[in-house]
Parts: sequence; structure tokens; C-alpha cells
Amino acid sequence: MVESKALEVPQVTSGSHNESSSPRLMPLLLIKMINKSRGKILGVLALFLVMVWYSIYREDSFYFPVQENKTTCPLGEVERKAAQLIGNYTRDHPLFLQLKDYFWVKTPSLYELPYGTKGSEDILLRLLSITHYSLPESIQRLKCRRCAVVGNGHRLRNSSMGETINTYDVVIRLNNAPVHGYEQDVGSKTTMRLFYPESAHFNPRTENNPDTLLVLVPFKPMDFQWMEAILNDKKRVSMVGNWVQPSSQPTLGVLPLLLGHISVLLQVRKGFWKQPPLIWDANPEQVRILNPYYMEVTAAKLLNLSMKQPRKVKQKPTTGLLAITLALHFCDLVHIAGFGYPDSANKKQTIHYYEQITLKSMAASEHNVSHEAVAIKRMLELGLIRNLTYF
Ligand SMILES: CC(=O)N[C@H]1[C@H]([C@H](O)[C@H](O)CO)O[C@](OP(=O)(O)OC[C@H]2O[C@@H](n3ccc(N)nc3=O)[C@H](O)[C@@H]2O)(C(=O)O)C[C@@H]1O
Ligand SMILES: CO[C@@H]1[C@H](O)[C@@H](O)[C@H](O[C@H]2[C@H](O)[C@@H](NC(C)=O)[C@H](OCc3ccccc3)O[C@@H]2CO)O[C@@H]1CO
Repeated sequence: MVESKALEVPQVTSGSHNESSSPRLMPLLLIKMINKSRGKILGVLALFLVMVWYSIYREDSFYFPVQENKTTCPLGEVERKAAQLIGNYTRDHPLFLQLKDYFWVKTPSLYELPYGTKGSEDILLRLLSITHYSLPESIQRLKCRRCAVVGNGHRLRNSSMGETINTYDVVIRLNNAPVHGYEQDVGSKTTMRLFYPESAHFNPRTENNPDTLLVLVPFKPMDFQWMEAILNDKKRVSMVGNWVQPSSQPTLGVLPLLLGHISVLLQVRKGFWKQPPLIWDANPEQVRILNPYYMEVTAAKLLNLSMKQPRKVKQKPTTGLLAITLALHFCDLVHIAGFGYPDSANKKQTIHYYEQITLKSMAASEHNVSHEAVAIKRMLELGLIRNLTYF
């Protein structure tokens, strides 16, 4: 009471000269107003603090409301749930193969490709000295990594999921699946694309963003050789380009180099089950080599496949299941879209959102898609992943 009396200000009267505008009275008037509305101010302040807290808690942008996938950051939840499903679950393994593991310390691997690097050390030494292995700063600094793994399934067709997919921090795509012309259904953002030589898009620039990480999934030693030839070719071509410039005619001196490069690429052609691109216009700085550890985890822990399969019994995970496993090891939230094959009796249903092929095309594929469906359902039931399309 005493305090409020002391702060009392003279009555403001109406008239030609408004005393409230007098500089002398301004502070007093302000204090009176503050005094009068103290409750309201405290309320607004409390609301503001709650918003700040909520924003920090969500580790997200500072506004309401937010897109569905932006509402929360369930920090630690993926780790907790993944550990229930995956024995010895750890986030300690690098996502991409690193030169240091094959240079100073030769990390022995238990398995050959696709589950390990045993026997591929020498080529890796060469290949890793011309590739990068870091996770870009833009992904590392994310306080919450909300990831969408986009499968190539037909269920994305006419799904209108594009805008939603683009809202995720990390969008993982697979193989040669296009985005150009399908943006409304599948979006256009691609943070990472997993592929192998036979599934590399012949025109990577049209279907990726300039900063897309092009992640090679190695299945056989030839896959490393293809990548090495492509990357060395890029170097040679750019060198030739420099030499050619002054006269705009290749000098005879570069011909042996060009012939050498063509013969290397022709040698690399053999040993693939489908013709991979021989010229691949991608930025070498964006190329990474996936650590086969994630293939091992997918096969051994999610599909319970034996790591010592007899040569005749061939079964391996699909690239999509591998991508989900990878996401479980570095994302704070994993949503999937475009997963799910038609029933095996359904011979006419197309399997991709972008081309007219059926399950028949997968006859020699060495995948067990019904087994994988069980694994994906288990993850959905556990709430470890969520599905944006239907399954
Ligand atoms: C003929 C053949 O070998 N097809 C394989 C193709 C093919 O090599 C590439 O598309 C390149 O042309 O690749 C695969 O897969 P594909 O490229 O078809 O699809 C990528 C991933 O999406 C998930 N998917 C796809 C279709 C569908 N109806 N439901 C799904 O769940 C799967 O998880 C799948 O992995 C592959 O790499 O796994 C598996 C396919 O078996
Ligand atoms: C994730 O696996 C990829 C794709 O989904 C599979 O369909 C494909 O399977 C091929 C398999 O890898 C080939 N095996 C070897 C050792 O290369 C197999 O080879 C048989 C063959 C050989 C030559 C010409 C045609 C077929 O072919 C399978 C496809 O039919 O593997 C992909 C990863 O490479």
C-alpha cells in the first residue's frame, strides 16, 4: 500500500495541453501503468517464459503451431526402443568408412562384403584417399534429427506426401528413384541417397540436390572398383578439360590418358549384374561409402540371417530396410513412406511409384520381402518408427 501511494501520479486532465506528454511525468505514468497491470505483465512474462522453455525443449523453431513431425523431439526414444530390438545396439560406429581405419590402424573386419570389409582393405585404402567421410556440418549441428526414409513403393503414387516429406530435417532416398516430376507425391528434398553401381541414376544431378550425400552401399569388391574408376575419371576429365582450354582442341599428349581412362572403365564393366553408368556426373565431394556394419546389423539383428550363409543360400536385406537401420543409428525420429510390397498373389500390381514393373521383376533378387514386412511391422508396433503411407 505504502509503495503504491508513493508511486501515485497527478491526475491527467483533458485539454489542449496534455500533461501526460510532459517528459517529467512520463516515468511516473509508466510506473503507475506497470503497477496497475502488474498481474497482466507477470502473466505475459510467464507465458513468454513457457514459450521459450517449450521451444528449447522441442529444440525447434520458435513458433506455434508446427507441422505434425515438428511438434516434438523425442530425444533418446529411438535409442531406447532400438535397444529393445537390436542386441548390442550402439551409436559408436561411424556411418561412413574412414581412411584412418585402413591406413594407420588396419581395423580387421570379421566379414567380407556386404557385411564387412575383409579382403577389400587395399582398394579401400585407395578409394578412401579420394573420398570424404564426414557427416556434413548442416546435419551435425541439428539439435533434433527428424528423418524420413522414402522407399520406392507404389503406395507413394497419388499420396500427396511431397510437402510433408520435405519438412523432415533428413530425407533418405534409395537407388535411382526419381523426384523430378513426382514432387507432389515424394517431395524434392534429398539429404542422402543410398545406391550401388547397378542402381545409380545415370543422371544424378537431375534427381538430387547439390548437397545430397551420395552414399555407396558396397555389396561386392567390384562396387569399390567402379567407384574408384568413376572418381579417378572425374579427376582426369577435369585435368583434360584444363589442358584443352587454351586451344580448345585436345593436344596429342592427352590421348594416351583418354585411352587409358576408357580402358579402365571398360574393365570395370565386367562383373555387374546390370550395366552401371560409366560416366557419372556427380560431385565427388558428396560421395560417401556406407559402413558395412549397418548391413550386418540389418541382416543379423533385424532379419536374423546367418552371417555364414552357404554360398548357395543367398539372402540379403533390401536397401530400404538397410536405410531404416541406418536411420535408427543417427536420427531422433524415424518416419517411413513408400514401404510395402503387394501380396505375392497379386501379379499385376506395379511395385514402384515411377515405373510399371511387378513383383516378377524381383524373382532373382535374393530378398525375402515377407520376412522384411514382419520386421517393419515389429518396429511400427513398438513405436520405433512411424509410417506416413499405409503398410
Ligand atoms: C530387379 C531388381 O533387382 N530390383 C531391386 C531394385 C533394383 O536393383 C533398383 O531399383 C535399381 O534398378 O532394388 C531394390 O529396391 P528398389 O529400388 O525396388 O526399392 C527401394 C526400397 O524400397 C522398398 N520398397 C520398394 C518397393 C515396394 N513396393 N515396397 C518397398 O518396401 C524396399 O525396401 C526397397 O529396398 C533394393 O535395392 O533393395 C530391390 C529390388 O529387388
Ligand atoms: C540390395 O540388393 C540389390 C538388388 O536388390 C538385388 O536384386 C541384387 O541382386 C543381384 C545379385 O546381387 C547378383 N549377385 C552377384 C554376386 O552379383 C545376382 O547375380 C546374378 C546375375 C549375374 C549376372 C547377370 C545377371 C544376374 O543378380 C541379382 C539380381 O538379379 O543385388 C543388388 C545389390 O547389388
